[in-house]
Amino acid sequence: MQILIATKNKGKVSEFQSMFNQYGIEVISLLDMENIPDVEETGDTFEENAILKAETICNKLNIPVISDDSGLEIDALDGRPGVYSARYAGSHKNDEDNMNKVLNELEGIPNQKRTARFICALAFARPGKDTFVVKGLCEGEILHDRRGTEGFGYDPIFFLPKLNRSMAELTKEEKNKISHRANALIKLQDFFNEEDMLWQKP
Ligand SMILES: O=P(O)(O)OP(=O)(O)OP(=O)(O)OC[C@H]1O[C@@H](n2cnc3c(O)ncnc32)[C@H](O)[C@@H]1O
Ligand SMILES: [Mg+2]
Repeated sequence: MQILIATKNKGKVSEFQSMFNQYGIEVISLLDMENIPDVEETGDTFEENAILKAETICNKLNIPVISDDSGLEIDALDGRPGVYSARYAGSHKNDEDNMNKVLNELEGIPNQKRTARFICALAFARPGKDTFVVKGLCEGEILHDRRGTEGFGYDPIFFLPKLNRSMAELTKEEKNKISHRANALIKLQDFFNEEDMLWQKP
C-alpha cells in the first residue's frame, strides 16, 4: 500500500517514511513526480494552507493525498515566522538564512522569553469526499546558537527543555515520538480509525 504526501520537502518526506514504515505503508511524494508545480500557500493559517495543498494535488491526480503545512511560532516575535516559516528570509527558502534571521531578531532576549512552538497541520483529501485537517504542536525555546546536525529546517535552534537537547540533537526515531508532525499524525489516525479505513493503530 502507498500513500502520497503532497510535499517537496525532503526532510518531511524522510520523517513520514519512517513514521509510516511501521504500518507497512510506502510513502511517495511530489519529489517522485515530474511537472507538479508548487501550490501557492495563500492561506492565513497552517490549516488553510494544508487544505489548499492537499485538495489541489488530489484534484490534479485524482487520488487520496496527505499534505503537511508546518512552521515555527515564536512568542517574542508575536508568532512570527508562523505561516511564513519557509520563506522567512526570502523566497529562496533557505534554512540557514531563516535561522540567522530568527537569531538576529532574538538577540538580547533572555531565555525565559524565548518560548516557541513547532506547529504542523495535516490535511487528508480524497476524490469526491470531505477533506479533514488536524493540528499537532511541540513546545520549546529558541536557543542562542545552533546545536546538533539531525533533522531539518529550524531544528538546530529549537530547544526541548524536558529532554535538555535541541531538536537537531535527537535521532529521527526520537523526534518522531515527540514532534508536532508526530502529534498531528496521531490525530489523523483517530480519524482513520473512526472511518475504519486506510490504517489502524498497532
Ligand atoms: O510546502 P511543502 O512542499 O510541503 O514544503 P515546505 O518546505 O515549503 O514546507 P512548509 O510550507 O510547510 O514550510 C515549513 C517551514 O517550517 C519548517 N519546518 C517544518 N517542520 C519542521 C521541523 O520538523 N523541524 C524544523 N523545521 C521545520 C521548514 O523548514 C519550513 O521552513
Ligand atoms: Mg511550502
